[in-house]
Amino acid sequence: MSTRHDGINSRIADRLAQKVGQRRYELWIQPSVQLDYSDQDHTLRVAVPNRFVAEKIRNDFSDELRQAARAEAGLDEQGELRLDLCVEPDRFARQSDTARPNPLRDNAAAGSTPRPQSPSRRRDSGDAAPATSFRHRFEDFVVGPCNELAYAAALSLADTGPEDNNPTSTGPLFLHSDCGMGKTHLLQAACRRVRERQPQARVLYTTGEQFTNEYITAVRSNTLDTFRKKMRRLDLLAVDDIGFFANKEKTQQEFLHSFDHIELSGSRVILASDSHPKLIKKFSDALVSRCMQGLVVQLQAPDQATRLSLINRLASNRGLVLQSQLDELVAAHAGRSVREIEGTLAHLHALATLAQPQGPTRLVNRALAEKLFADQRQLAAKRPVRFTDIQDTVCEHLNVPIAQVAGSSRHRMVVLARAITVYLAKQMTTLSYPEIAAALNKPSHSTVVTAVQRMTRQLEDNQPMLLPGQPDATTPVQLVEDLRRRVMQNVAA
Ligand SMILES: Nc1ncnc2c1ncn2[C@@H]1O[C@H](COP(=O)(O)OP(=O)(O)OP(=O)(O)O)[C@@H](O)[C@H]1O
Repeated sequence: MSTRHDGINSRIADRLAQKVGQRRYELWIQPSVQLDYSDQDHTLRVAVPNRFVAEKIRNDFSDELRQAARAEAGLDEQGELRLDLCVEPDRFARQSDTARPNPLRDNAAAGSTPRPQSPSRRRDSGDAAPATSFRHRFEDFVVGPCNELAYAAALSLADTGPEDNNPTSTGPLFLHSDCGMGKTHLLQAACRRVRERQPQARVLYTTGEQFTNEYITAVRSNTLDTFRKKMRRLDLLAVDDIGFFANKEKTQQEFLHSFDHIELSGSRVILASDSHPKLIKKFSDALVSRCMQGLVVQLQAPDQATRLSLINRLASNRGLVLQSQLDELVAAHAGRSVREIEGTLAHLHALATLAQPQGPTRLVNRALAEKLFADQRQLAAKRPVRFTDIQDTVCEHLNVPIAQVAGSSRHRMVVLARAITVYLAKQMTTLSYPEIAAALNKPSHSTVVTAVQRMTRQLEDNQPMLLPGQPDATTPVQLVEDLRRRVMQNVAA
């Protein structure tokens, strides 16, 4: 660039800052746009680091850029002026780390001025928890035609930075499916993988509900700055159950800003919901369009071959040995989603533990499985079990007031009663997680999923426990099976 051009370029930039306002200028233009005006052919070349910024500049700033360039070049309204937007990541990558302040990063980490870096390059200290704090791993994910695209996209997002030129390296990854098909698993596996590759990477897994609650708390307690710093200085943001934002205009706006900051700084966003972004009720057009700028992938219910692989893998993870060809019987009876398959195996595990309390592995023979499925059929033939049948039985037996189970008490016995109620509701009724959540007055089903997971782990550990007012210790498996029997007796009565 000649000196004369540097002069006109910075004058165009100054004029643009006046037109769009200093804040927007510092957010969108100063860190990510380089201008180069040529008076030979009256072209303003606008270099940007990625497609996302290009889109943003084209949609929101092209008129202002034209007006500013016209004014500085002395062209009148009719004078032809071409705007040439070019994506030139190298030009931005080549700048030295300290050469140019980046207002996004300055905001996030007061006092330091690092340029955007991919997780693999970032070395600054963060509040990194160990990779193992994310429960799920790619290695445990059973891949079949129903989920292979989602798996490949999440893995690719976790394994490559934005500088790599592949379709998942720009824009967010949006996974959607019915409940229990593996979205959370893939989100957490991506977080874990990024953290394994780069232990200091700033990775956040959250849910739509948690984001909303934290945002509301931040507004009320006047700590919005801290909340924004936390959300915006991430290398990877994973938000599960983003449909929770439906109808929440302010939260959507706040999220959109975080989203823009994160992506503009070259970091990644992965989202999950039970619906396609266009079908989430009352999602703002801006949010839908941002979701659609990346890759939107649906996970389907597993086909028969994948179901069999899942059953064998999940059984072996639990130390269950299935008698020959029992996987097919389980596949025929377990529900449609992977979570329901897990639920059936958890039930078989509990029954096998009762039958053979000792040893690291447990044999599940055909008789045991047939007994379980026959009981389920018998139960279905009677009047269907209602949520209240379970809730009443559990509360009465554990001596917990019913109103507290639907409340937010963290008392040990209430938490136990709530966990057993939702666990049995999932096994003994046809209610979905969202329906169980509604029965408990919960706004989102993620708390119900967590309660079931907690109960499942407790059943697997099966540590003896002492209940108030009872002289002898019992085990979670004995307690749950006893309650299951009581519910069945009450329904039959
Ligand atoms: N392909 C898979 N291989 C192994 N385990 C799986 C697979 N898909 C799902 N699971 C397991 O099934 C359970 C439910 O999956 P997950 O919670 O990821 O579903 P989800 O789609 O997020 O459901 P929701 O919409 O209710 O949040 C988890 O324990 C998960 O590890």
